[in-house]
Parts: sequence; structure tokens; C-alpha cells
Amino acid sequence: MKLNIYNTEAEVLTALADHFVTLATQAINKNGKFTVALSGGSSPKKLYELLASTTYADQVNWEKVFFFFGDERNVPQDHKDSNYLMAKKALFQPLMISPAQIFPVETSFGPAEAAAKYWEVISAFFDDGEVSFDLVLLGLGDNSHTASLFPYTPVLHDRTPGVKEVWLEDQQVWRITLNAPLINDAAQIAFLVYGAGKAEAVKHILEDDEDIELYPAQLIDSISGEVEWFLDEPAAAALENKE
Ligand SMILES: O=C(O)[C@H](O)[C@@H](O)[C@H](O)[C@H](O)COP(=O)(O)O
Repeated sequence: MKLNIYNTEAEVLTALADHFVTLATQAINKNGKFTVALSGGSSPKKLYELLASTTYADQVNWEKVFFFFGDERNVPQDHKDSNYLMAKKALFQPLMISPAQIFPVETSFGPAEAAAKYWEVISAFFDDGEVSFDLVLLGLGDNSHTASLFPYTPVLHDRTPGVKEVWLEDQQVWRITLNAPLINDAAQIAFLVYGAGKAEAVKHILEDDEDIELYPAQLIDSISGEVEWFLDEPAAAALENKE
């Protein structure tokens, strides 16, 4: 696990955009493609807008990039809360990404079926072999959730890779999420976390005793690759060890 701490939000976003370009270039040169699972949330949205900007748009062979989603809200793809819609506006449309390169969660089936079908879609793309994304991008909620791995949800106890539906009682909504074993099979995992509001959650995840029910993002630990955190100083402020 590697900590990257920067003075400002802008520096964090630039560092992760540069990291994305490096990983994409390496994967495309080696395998002819780059597979990435996108995160929802306002922090990742700014990264996507930066990647689609003139600064980065020409740095990646976007025709070789294949986009999946680390989680999705169980809403239509044109709903304001859809992670797909957010990525479509921030990244896919500006870069004119072909729909053939984008794998959204089909939420019209209802949560359980949507989750099962998404696992089928992902497995088929990886030729039903081991599913290993080149990169999984993750945000962090101030309650220590990541993707849609929320505190005290059954999906936290999964031991084999898969995609599951998650009921959020307090919000009265369904979500669909990659489970931790599937995320952890990725070659690279990158957390994008900035702002003082996340400092307590970052401390819980990186330095407090293990309690995955309370702090689900503690489950994230790449099996064979690397987990990198991209933080600004305010988000890292509660850490005792910043090396
Ligand atoms: O669908 C989602 O909401 C995300 O997958 C979720 O895990 C998000 O990344 C974090 O909640 C951080 O969101 P913010 O960056 O908006 O705080």
C-alpha cells in the first residue's frame, strides 16, 4: 500500500490523472487494452473531467480503454443519481468513447438480477477466466464505505469474487457493487480521497484496529497488485504515520 499525500485537491487530481495515464499506457502496450472500473461520487467526477480535458485527452489511446463500474445505484441510466450518467457526461461524451467500450450496470432488471447479470457481463469480457481489472478506482465515504460496500451489509462477508445487490436501510435504496474479493483481484487499486470531512474515515481505514463491519474499506487489499491512496493534506490530517 502506497500513500500519496498532496497539499491541494488540484494536486491530488493531477497526480491520479498522471497515474491513470501511466497505467493505461503500460496495459495497452502490454495487452492491447486497459480495463478500468470507475467509481461514483463527486470526487471521482472531478478526475473524469480532468482526464477528458485538453491536458489529458491526447495522452491515452482511449479506443483501447474498456470502462466498467465498481458500483451503481439501482436507478435508470438517465437518473440524476446514476454513476453511469455522471461518467457519461464527465468522460464518455467529451472523449466520444464508443458504447462498445462501456459496460454499464443494466438496472432495469431489479437489484438482484442486475447484480447477477453484471457478473455475467464482466466474466464474459474476461473470457470467463479470472476477472482482474487493470485498475479499480475507488472513492471513500465519510462513513468508511467504498464502492457500495457499506457498514453492516452482508456483502462484506463475501469470500469469492462477484457482484452483489446491497440494500441501504437508512436511504431506502438498492445499490449494485463489486464485492471486495473481486476488487482485490485488480492489478491496481487507487483511492481518491480529499477534504477534511474524510480525515476520520481515512484514519479508521489505515490506522485503526480491524473492524470491517464498521470500516468496510479496510477490506480492500490487492491480492497481487498495489493499492495506492491519493489524498490531500486535510484528508490525511488524522494519520499518525504518513509514510
Ligand atoms: O456511488 C458512489 O457513491 C460511490 O461509489 C461511493 O463509494 C463514493 O465514491 C464515495 O461515497 C465518495 O463519494 P464523494 O466523492 O462524493 O464523497
